[in-house]
Amino acid sequence: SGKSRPMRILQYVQNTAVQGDANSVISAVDSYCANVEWAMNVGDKKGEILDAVVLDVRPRWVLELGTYCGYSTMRIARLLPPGARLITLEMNHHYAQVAKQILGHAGLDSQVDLLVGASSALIPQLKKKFDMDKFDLVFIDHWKTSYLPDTKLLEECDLLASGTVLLADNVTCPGAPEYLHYVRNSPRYKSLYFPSQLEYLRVEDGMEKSVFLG
Ligand SMILES: CCCNc1ncnc2c1ncn2[C@@H]1O[C@H](/C=C/CNC(=O)c2cc(-c3ccc(F)cc3)cc(O)c2O)[C@@H](O)[C@H]1O
Ligand SMILES: [Mg+2]
Repeated sequence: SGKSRPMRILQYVQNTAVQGDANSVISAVDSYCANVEWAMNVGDKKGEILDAVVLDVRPRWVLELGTYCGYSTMRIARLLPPGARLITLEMNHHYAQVAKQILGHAGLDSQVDLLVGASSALIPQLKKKFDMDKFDLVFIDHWKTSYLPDTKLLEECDLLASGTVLLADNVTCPGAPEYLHYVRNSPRYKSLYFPSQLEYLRVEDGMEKSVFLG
């Protein structure tokens, strides 16, 4: 049942996870996607790298590119210090609707602003819309060919400060070669690769952590 994979994930969460308990919602998504049907969540293995980066940065302002079902949105939001905000961008209305409900089930919607639209259109509006200046952390997990153009757009919109951390999923599988070349060769970034595995599979993947140097 459930017309789409995100809808089936939502139904499983609603039927099995404890309302208001973000960790039980995260575990429910992971067990569904590991045992019933694969989905492109960052997953539990790479999720631990994401958690460690969030705890290290202690960000006040976080941007996520590509919400999908809200799995990484939850992983980030549950670790934010009080008063911090996570803005997540999702161009697909159906996915955004599902993510909103999953975030609601986890009791995390107060820390999260989910905007429906294309990153290229939304990024230039963020400073004004949220009366903010720079992001402390950006999690990049949308279409892999959009990683580089959106990173350049963030630079152009003056949304990166010296010290801002970019964390990019899937730099090995499916891969983001142009993005990797840019952050690893630009003098404006200090980049580091975190080897891991593709979500729910024994396939190599990894995340790239790149610090903007200003
Ligand atoms: C204008 C386009 C760029 N701007 C955008 N602005 C806002 N939202 C955007 C978006 N692009 C894509 N999105 C959304 O992000 C999500 C897209 C994520 C793309 N992710 C992947 O393709 C992916 C794919 C795999 C994968 C790995 C191996 C394999 F065999 C098959 C798939 C694994 C992953 O972890 C992935 O993240 C969707 O919800 C989409 O609607
Ligand atoms: Mg991904």
